[in-house]
Formats: sequence, structure tokens, C-alpha cells
Amino acid sequence: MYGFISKWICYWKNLSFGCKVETAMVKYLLDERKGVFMNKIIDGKKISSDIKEELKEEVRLLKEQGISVTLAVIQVGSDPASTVYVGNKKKACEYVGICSLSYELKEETTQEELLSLIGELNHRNDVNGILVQLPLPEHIREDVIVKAISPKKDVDGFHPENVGLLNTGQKGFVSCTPAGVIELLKRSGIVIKGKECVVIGRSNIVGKPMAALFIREDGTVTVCHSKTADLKKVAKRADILVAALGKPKFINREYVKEGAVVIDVGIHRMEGKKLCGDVDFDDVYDLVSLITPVPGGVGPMTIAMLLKNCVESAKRMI
Ligand SMILES: Nc1nc(=O)c2c([nH]1)NC[C@@H]1CN(c3ccc(C(=O)N[C@@H](CCC(=O)O)C(=O)O)cc3)C=[N+]21
Repeated sequence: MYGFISKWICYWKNLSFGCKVETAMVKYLLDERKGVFMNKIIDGKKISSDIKEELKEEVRLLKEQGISVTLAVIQVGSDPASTVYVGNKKKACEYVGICSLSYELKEETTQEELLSLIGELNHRNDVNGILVQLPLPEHIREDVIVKAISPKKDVDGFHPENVGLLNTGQKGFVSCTPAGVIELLKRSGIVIKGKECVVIGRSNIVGKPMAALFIREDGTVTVCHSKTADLKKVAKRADILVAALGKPKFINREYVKEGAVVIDVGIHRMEGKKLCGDVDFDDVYDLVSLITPVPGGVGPMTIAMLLKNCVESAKRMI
């Protein structure tokens, strides 16, 4: 069957008169034709759905003990991207049996009003997690809001107390995207210990916690950013390269060592509504040993880790 598909693709390639039609899918099948059956794509959607199944069972067992898991999701304003992400989070909660309370506040909501809602949710025993969707409107200070959420309900892992716990190797909530990256790597059988891990991007919610997690996993870590001299040279050192710089398709083959594992944290909507990441997927595909796609890579894992943190919070509150 696969032989047939490969032949058909060769035929199609010949027809293209040398045009660059080697999309990822074509290369994927051609690898197999060489006798090396290798799917280089890390399927974040599949891995996240495995995690969701595990959590669903955990939530069911908690319910049997009379414990329900509840996440409060607050969105201020109606940024369309935020609405999509918040919607995905609520759907995922529902799927695993987590109750989600939704607070859709208008753009003009004051910082005081938001703080007062957070204060109320902090005190409610039936709420295990509080998520304030970022970015917030400009008149609200993100740092003030993040600090106001009880660290015990901070399922985003953004509160300075949780950041401190991570950096000192203690148990707290870890930012969902970097936690999702580690989970993806582990569940794909990739050993982190002793590897050269290069993180491009130094944000508080991805780059910095990503570096802390790689350190915790015994990786050798380099964090680079827009001011790094010779970014290509540094990135090429990576056995595991995490792109979290926020520039569409910026990472091409000049940044990637042959055989590297490439994790794409970026998410950008191009004209025509198609999504792409920080990595030029088609350009690097033949070089990498494994790569995450966008969509279907890190994004779904972020949500799975959020659910995991909610369940963890409920267990800690028992
Ligand atoms: N307090 C807070 N916590 C967050 O965790 C948080 C946030 N604010 N603000 C925005 C970012 C972004 N984020 C994503 C979550 C899921 C997908 C996701 O599901 N992505 C799908 C595609 C979704 C689509 O179709 O747009 C995928 O990559 O396959 C993406 C991005 C969480 N964030």
C-alpha cells in the first residue's frame, strides 16, 4: 500500500518538472520508501488527547470521592485570538469533566473590578484554578493581576511564588507551554539528560521557565534572544531547539543542526487564516530528526497541561 503511494508521489514529483513540491507529507512518505519508516512529526494533538484520557479517569475517580474540579476563566475584552483560545480551554475542560466558570468582562473593566473578582474567586472553596487570559487591555497592569491570584490556584504558573518554586526545584505550578514541551519530549522517547538544549526567546511565560525545566532535566541549556550575537551559530549547537521568539517562519535550515529535535512554540495567523509557527517547517524538515507542527504541536499540549494543573490543584486542596 505504502509502496503504491510512494510510486504515485514519485510520478507526481516527475510531473512537476522539478518544481519544489516536496511538502512535508511527500518527504514523510519518501523516507519510508528508502526503507526507513520514520514519521518525523511529533503529534501534539495525539499526545494531548492521551493526556486528556488519563485526566478524564482521574477526574472521575475524584468525583467518586465527592471532589469536583473547577476552573474559573476570565477574559477581559473580546480579542478574537483570545476568544478562540479561551473557547478551546473551556471545551477541553468539559471533555475531561472539569467544570469551567466563564467570566467575560467588557474591555472597559477597571483594574479594581478585576482584582475584586479575583479576590472573590481566591476565597471560594469550590474553585481550584483561576486563569486570567493574557494579554489584558493596556489600562490593566498584568503584573498586578498575576500577583493577585492565589499561588495555590495559579494554574498558569505565572505567580512569582510559583516561578520561584520552579527555579529552586520545588513543587509548584509550572507554566503550561514549557511544561507541555517537556511532556511532548518525554512521551516521544527523547532523552533530555546531557543534551544541548537551546531556547530562542526569553519571555517570562515560555523562554525562562523552559530553561529552568531543561536544567531540572539535566540538559545543558543556552537561552538566546534578539540581541544574541550570531544566533545561527548558537542555534546550530542544539540537539533540542525550542523556537519561542514570536517571528513567523524565522527559523530556517541555517539555524538547525542535522538530526536536531525542533520544537515550535510560535503561533501566527497568516493571511488566508492559515496558521504557522516560528519555524519554516518545510525548509528544515529534511534536516531534523523530529519536529512539532503548527497547528497540532505545542498548542494542544498547553491546554492539556492547564487541565493537569487544575486536577493537581484539586488534589492539593483536599
Ligand atoms: N493566562 C493565559 N494562559 C495561557 O496559557 C495563554 C494566555 N493567557 N494567552 C494566550 C496564550 C496562547 N495560548 C494557546 C493555547 C492553545 C493554543 C492551541 O490550541 N493551538 C492550536 C490551534 C488553535 C487555533 O486554531 O487557533 C494548535 O496549535 O494546534 C494556542 C495558544 C495560551 N495562552
